[in-house]
Amino acid sequence: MTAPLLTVDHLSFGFRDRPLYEDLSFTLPRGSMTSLIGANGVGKTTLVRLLMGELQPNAGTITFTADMKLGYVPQFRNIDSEFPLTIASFVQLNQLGHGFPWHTKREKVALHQALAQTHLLERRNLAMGRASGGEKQKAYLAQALLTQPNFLILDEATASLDVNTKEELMGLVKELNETLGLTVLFVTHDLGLAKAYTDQYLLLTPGHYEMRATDQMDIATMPDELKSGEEEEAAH
Ligand SMILES: Nc1ncnc2c1ncn2[C@@H]1O[C@H](COP(=O)(O)OP(=O)(O)OP(=O)(O)O)[C@@H](O)[C@H]1O
Repeated sequence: MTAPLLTVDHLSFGFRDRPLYEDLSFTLPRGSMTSLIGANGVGKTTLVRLLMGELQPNAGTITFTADMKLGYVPQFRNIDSEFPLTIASFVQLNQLGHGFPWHTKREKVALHQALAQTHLLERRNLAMGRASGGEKQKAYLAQALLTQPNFLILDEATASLDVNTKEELMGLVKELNETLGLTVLFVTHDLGLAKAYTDQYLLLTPGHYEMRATDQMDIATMPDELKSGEEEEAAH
């Protein structure tokens, strides 16, 4: 058994008038891909916020290995078609050293690597506003990869994409998982993607949770609101 990158032990959390989890325990083995699934409002985003240290548990612990380095990939939102920055500039937007646009050699190498890893090198000079939904989402992924994380949280990152583009993005994430050994937590409503691309799933339902290998996932017995496989915020 691979040593866990993350251990959540007897976690309880709730907002003042709304308990969300009671005694939640699970691990993310190093190099594993895990789906976090559950209906709207069950507490997926809140769990991510707890993992990121934005919220503190009411009880229990969240422990990462000392070398954990997190990259966070949000769902891309509307980007105006006139948005002028190129994909390359967008990718390095948050991690610029001083003196933009005169990057250090190290920053240039890191950018090249992140663009190559997301298959965006040939598209790097395209304006973000003109990029496809898949390219925009890959640019967000490249932004997260720029700091060379070993743990990636994909927060509904496939939700704005059409079916083929979802598959393409998940194929790419799987490739990064296999080649770089990245540990991945994939927040989604899409059971099909969870089953096809991740090793284990954490299903949150009100007052309960289930952590299993995805080859044991029986979509027919999953909560009805998840079965449609539809995600919020359809294609832009
Ligand atoms: N800061 C807050 N204060 C009080 N209640 C909150 C706060 N943030 C979220 N909640 C409530 O906690 C519950 C869980 O919210 P959360 O956003 O974690 O759900 P979710 O599973 O991510 O939903 P979705 O799939 O719609 O994104 C919801 O009822 C939400 O209204």
